Amino acid sequence: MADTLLKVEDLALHYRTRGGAVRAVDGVSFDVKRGEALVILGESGCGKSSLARALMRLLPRNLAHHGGRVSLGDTPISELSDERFRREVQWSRMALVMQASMNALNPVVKVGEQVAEPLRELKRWPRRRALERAAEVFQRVGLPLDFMARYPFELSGGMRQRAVLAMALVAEPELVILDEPTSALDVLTQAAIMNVLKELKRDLGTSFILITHDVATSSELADRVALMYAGELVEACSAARFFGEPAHPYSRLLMKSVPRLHERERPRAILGQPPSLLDPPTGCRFAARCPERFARCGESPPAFALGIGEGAGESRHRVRCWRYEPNGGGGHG
Ligand SMILES: Nc1ncnc2c1ncn2[C@@H]1O[C@H](COP(=O)(O)OP(=O)(O)OP(=O)(O)O)[C@@H](O)[C@H]1O
Repeated sequence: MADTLLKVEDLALHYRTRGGAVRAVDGVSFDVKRGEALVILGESGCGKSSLARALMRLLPRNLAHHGGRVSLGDTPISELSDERFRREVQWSRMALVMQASMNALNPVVKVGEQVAEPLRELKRWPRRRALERAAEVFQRVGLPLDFMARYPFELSGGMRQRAVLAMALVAEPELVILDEPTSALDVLTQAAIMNVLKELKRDLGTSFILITHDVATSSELADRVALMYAGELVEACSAARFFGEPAHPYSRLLMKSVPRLHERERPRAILGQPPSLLDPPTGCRFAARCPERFARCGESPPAFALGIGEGAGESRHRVRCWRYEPNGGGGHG
């Protein structure tokens, strides 16, 4: 499809450890359209940061396996050599704001210089031109221009996070991946950063992948939601569908576990623990905790396409659950 910006098929990232391979990302497929915000939601340890690193090719030393096909626009980026990927894609077309990166700013370099740095490094822009562009991005993310001459320790946490965002945006990437961008901030600052992201999406048409464990944060920006569980995506659909009427039993339980104002029903915890990624079960990875499991769940389910509630055209609602097997015995059909 022409308006598809990112297409990811069968992405995998496994780590080598003494106990064996940790299958942190295990056969993940999804796409992102131009101008769209996809939220990747999942509890701690399910592989969200690993997914971001696999997309950005930020691979650790103890890599056991990195696989899958990824294209960005018309470019099959997974086929590029590491050198071409670094030169032509990483940070310039696809940028990542890493978890806690606001604490990783260089303490002895002025913030303006740091924001301008990607342009000087990647595009070889002269200093003055790069600083002019950095000033534009400062305004975009709501940083006062006189902060260009400050050092990171002279900025609050929220302002540092805006600076990190400015650094990701300065080379005008088509896609920005944000890994828990607001989880270290207080709620008012979180809301201010989410507003900046919404404005960027509206004004620049930037596509986002927002990675978070926080359902409330995710609902702010999401056009679509993909829910991750134990290294796999279990459901991907429009945000309206996910927050209103999710299909996968895990999605439904997750939504019931979120505390809400004005609701009598108390939030319910999901019993049990996710499986180890060292030796995940061969069948459905959620089965051990699933109140709806049946015999079929001993086999690994594929992602079934659901045709309901997504409007005309190709369905983009995928659910990895045997209950949705067409003509299957699971009941939801
Ligand atoms: N370099 C590594 N070597 C071995 N195991 C790793 C490595 N990095 C991550 N893991 C493991 O991979 C799994 C997924 O980790 P990851 O950080 O991607 O999850 P996450 O969903 O982002 O969690 P969180 O929200 O807590 O950061 C975890 O079990 C983690 O312990």
